[in-house]
Amino acid sequence: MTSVLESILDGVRGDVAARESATDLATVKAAAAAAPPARDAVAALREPGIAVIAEVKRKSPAKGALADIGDPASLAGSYADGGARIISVLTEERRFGGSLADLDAVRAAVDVPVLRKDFIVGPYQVHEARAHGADVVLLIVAALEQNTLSALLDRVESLGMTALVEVNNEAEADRALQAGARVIGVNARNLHTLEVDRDNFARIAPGLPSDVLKIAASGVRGTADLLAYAGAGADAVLVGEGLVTAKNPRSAVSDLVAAGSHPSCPKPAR
Ligand SMILES: O=P(O)(O)OC[C@@H](O)[C@@H](O)c1c[nH]c2ccccc12
Repeated sequence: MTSVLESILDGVRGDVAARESATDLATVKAAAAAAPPARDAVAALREPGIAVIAEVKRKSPAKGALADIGDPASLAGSYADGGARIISVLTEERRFGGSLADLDAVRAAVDVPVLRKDFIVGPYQVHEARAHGADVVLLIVAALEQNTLSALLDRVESLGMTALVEVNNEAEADRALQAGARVIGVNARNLHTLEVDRDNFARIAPGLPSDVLKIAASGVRGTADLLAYAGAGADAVLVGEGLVTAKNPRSAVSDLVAAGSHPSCPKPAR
């Protein structure tokens, strides 16, 4: 049976091919080279307290429609006002309802680093991310052969951006480290089955070197989950659904930020 991830990747490959036939790689490379320099997301993640990465997410294969986000720029502005250290923007269209237009709108609205959250399959999307102002690019280990993962990570860094390398188990974490990842996200959600296991982070994080920044992604419902992840060694949490469905996204972010910088919050182990 085709896994959810494989069917998403099939669609993404088709969409990338269509964009590339409209705008060739050389043109996108030139636009990326002309963009203002990328912001330093690693420095942002190293500031004191647990960092909150707040996501602009309309829908997902796991949950269907989450939020009717009419104005992604204003949502991102609320996140930044609430103290989000990085804004994540889903740009995958078919399954997540995102777009590069969302990335443009968010980039124009905030000063903090912006993450392009998509299913990156080749260099075209990396240059595209930079051309649209992204500072961080997600690379999903489960979606990439090892050589491609290494090459894309080098490509992201050569454009001055940060790669957030996502893993779901120990074997993938080893592959991320082998490729040279310095920022690793542990996704509680398995992208083949969509099952969420919040204990995944605590299983994997202790095996990662202390100088690697560790992000716990998915399934954060509130401050209790943030504190549990902090206790297991997280430098940051990445939150989508919990924020897009909040009545007041700004205060939802600031509650998380406050919990993550309170003296009683476990400190990141670095
Ligand atoms: O909405 P949640 O459960 O807070 O999850 C956010 C984020 O972790 C999730 O959107 C995500 C994690 N890894 C991904 C890879 C692709 C698309 C989406 C994701």
